[in-house]
Amino acid sequence: MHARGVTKRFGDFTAVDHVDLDVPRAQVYGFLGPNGSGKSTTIRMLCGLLTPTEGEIEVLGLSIPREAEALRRRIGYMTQRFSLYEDLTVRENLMFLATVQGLPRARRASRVEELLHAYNLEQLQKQLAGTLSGGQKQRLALAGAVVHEPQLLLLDEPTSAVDPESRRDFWEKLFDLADAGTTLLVSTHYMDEAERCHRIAILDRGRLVANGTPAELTGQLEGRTLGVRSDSLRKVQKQLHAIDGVLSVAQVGNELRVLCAPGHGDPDTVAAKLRQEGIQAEVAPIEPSLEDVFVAATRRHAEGQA
Ligand SMILES: Nc1ncnc2c1ncn2[C@@H]1O[C@H](COP(=O)(O)OP(=O)(O)OP(=O)(O)O)[C@@H](O)[C@H]1O
Repeated sequence: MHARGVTKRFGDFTAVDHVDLDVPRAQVYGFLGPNGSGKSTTIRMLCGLLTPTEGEIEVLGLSIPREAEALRRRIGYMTQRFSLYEDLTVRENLMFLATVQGLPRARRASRVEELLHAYNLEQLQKQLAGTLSGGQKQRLALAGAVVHEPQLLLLDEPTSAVDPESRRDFWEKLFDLADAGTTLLVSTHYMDEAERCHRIAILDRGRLVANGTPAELTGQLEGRTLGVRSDSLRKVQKQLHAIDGVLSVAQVGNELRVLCAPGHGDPDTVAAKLRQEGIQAEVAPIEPSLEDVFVAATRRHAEGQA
């Protein structure tokens, strides 16, 4: 999947601003960004549901939106709303989707059996979809999104409504699909999920502000993250915010995680500045995390330094 200069304007408002994206086959590509940064709008343009104001999109060799109809048979799309037919049973939902997706009549029943088995829905097949738990609905929605064995799966915050164990099981299924050759683009707000992706892209106010493997992106912050320990963390936190070059401070257990602007991550300098304010604190370098990447990417843009 390739996108070049993709832009979407709603009246005067630019929701997606000249985004370039290349998603390689059989990989899990994570899509991150604050609320309203344009993730859903981008995903909807990539699957041909929304026409870009500007830009070029090519998905599985098809030009979008011109060839969106041909693409529809080759992609799956799932959102956090799980679009299920609540008054149909689990099996009926899958049979219906198999029919809508144009599976040959002879193949429908066997494909539904495969899915009931693969997504652990056999025991639930006669239950109405509306009565399922959040995690069960999610499994059914994923089974429904892949009923026609799509080559590309677009998932828009598919795990926001479920518990941690269901999220973990769901990600196992995503990797099974990627192993079988499916390409996946997944938007998420969870950093642990982003960490699992082969590559991630971060959007902020419609612009692509970071793009790479999790290791590449955290590597770029080497030398800019510090851990601070002290007896009075809340007081230290206030002082840290006042130090030039400190971008963010977050308390994690007994420690403060500090993210600094480029050239400002020297622990001795920060410790000396705290001492000037009468604060004794241990300051040491720590490994950057994807959360730091997220904060650095979205802050820098907000401050116009991008
Ligand atoms: N049809 C529309 N008309 C006008 N504005 C829209 C429309 N669709 C989206 N927007 C605006 O575009 C911006 C981006 O929205 P989008 O839903 O793509 O963000 P998002 O990154 O998916 O957010 P979230 O994480 O909250 O789901 C928002 O400010 C939204 O209000």
